[in-house]
Amino acid sequence: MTQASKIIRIAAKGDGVTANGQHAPMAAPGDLLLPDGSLEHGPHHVSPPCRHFGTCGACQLQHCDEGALADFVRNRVVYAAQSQGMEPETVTAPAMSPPFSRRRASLRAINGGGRPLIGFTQAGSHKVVDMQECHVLHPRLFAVVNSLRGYLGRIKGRYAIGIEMTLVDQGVDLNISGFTPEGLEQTENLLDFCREHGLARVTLDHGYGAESFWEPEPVTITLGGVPVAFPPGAFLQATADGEASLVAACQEWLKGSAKIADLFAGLGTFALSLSGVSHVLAAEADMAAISALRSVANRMQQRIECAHRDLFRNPLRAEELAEFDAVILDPPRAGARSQVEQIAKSGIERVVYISCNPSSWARDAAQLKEAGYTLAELRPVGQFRWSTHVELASLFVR
Ligand SMILES: C[S@@+](CC[C@H](N)C(=O)[O-])C[C@H]1O[C@@H](n2cnc3c(N)ncnc32)[C@H](O)[C@@H]1O
Repeated sequence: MTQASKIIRIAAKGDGVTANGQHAPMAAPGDLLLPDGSLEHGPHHVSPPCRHFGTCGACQLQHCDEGALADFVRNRVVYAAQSQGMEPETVTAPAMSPPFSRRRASLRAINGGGRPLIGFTQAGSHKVVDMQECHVLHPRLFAVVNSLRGYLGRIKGRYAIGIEMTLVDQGVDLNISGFTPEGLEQTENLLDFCREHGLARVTLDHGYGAESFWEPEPVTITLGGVPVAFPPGAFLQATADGEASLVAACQEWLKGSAKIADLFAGLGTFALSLSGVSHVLAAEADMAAISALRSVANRMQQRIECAHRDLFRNPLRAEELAEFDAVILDPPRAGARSQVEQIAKSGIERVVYISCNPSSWARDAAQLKEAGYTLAELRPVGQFRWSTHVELASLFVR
């Protein structure tokens, strides 16, 4: 390379890319990649707010300003559609979650030379970044990280602990794996810790599923205005405003649909927001999640029918789908190849596909296109701020 080249976009893995396809790590659109490989920062390059940026695996894009971040999220989903020859009729501006709004996180804690290290891991490694600050976590979660450091500081010996944190209706819920308090003193210390910090729940997972250690009152998460029992480790959208954007898309697109199938329904994020006006079938493979939804639906007399069903092996068949006006699907990262095959064969008119993985979504969307669906609207959702993960809501019609 003899001339400087401008970075024109951010690639899926977070590198900056020039017009002639050169990649540069930590580059923002508008930066110049100089012949010696160094970068001259442009107008969209900002100073990363967090001291851990560069080592912590949670954020890859803190060097990009708000406009560049929103473009990244938008482009990821639009390029995924275009890769299958689809031009969405409408693409809305990305809904970007603000800093300090993440309500779920998986952290690790280890004893690093006599003191506890606790935080996210480094990218592609098990090394723990000892989190002194975090600009994505909700402050209530971050406060517990600090307190945990104090508690773990009193524990001698080696440990490597997984900590799943969720902000639920009652406060902070911790699901801890790889740790058992030993003896009366450690048990009492952990109980004191839970009490002192007003934790909503602590479950301990010794490899046989989560056991409740502390839960002064039953833990719930409110979805569609209804508190639902929250099983340890159940799925929850990463931010409350990300969830609100996805719910708004479903409500808007499915207004007037009398009967809706909500597939990969989890605890009922969409089902509970739609059941006021529509009949909903919620299908989900996680027994604890669908049982929690069933029990709240029965108690609150919501118009929701619940099915415990593995939709990979046993997708809702085209004949079963025929009785619905619309379908929502929100599968895990792998996508929903066999379920989409059945949707493509059915006569269903409206399909809302929510996805956290534009690649598997694009593969499945190609099947819908083949079956005669058009992509009417695409809504990028940036609920994994500063990371390379993006969420999307899409409406297909036929
Ligand atoms: C991305 S989450 C969406 C959950 C829900 N729609 C929400 O927004 O809260 C994907 C859901 O698919 C469920 N799931 C994973 N594999 C499944 C399968 N083979 N069949 C049915 N559900 C599955 C997970 O348990 C999880 O609840």
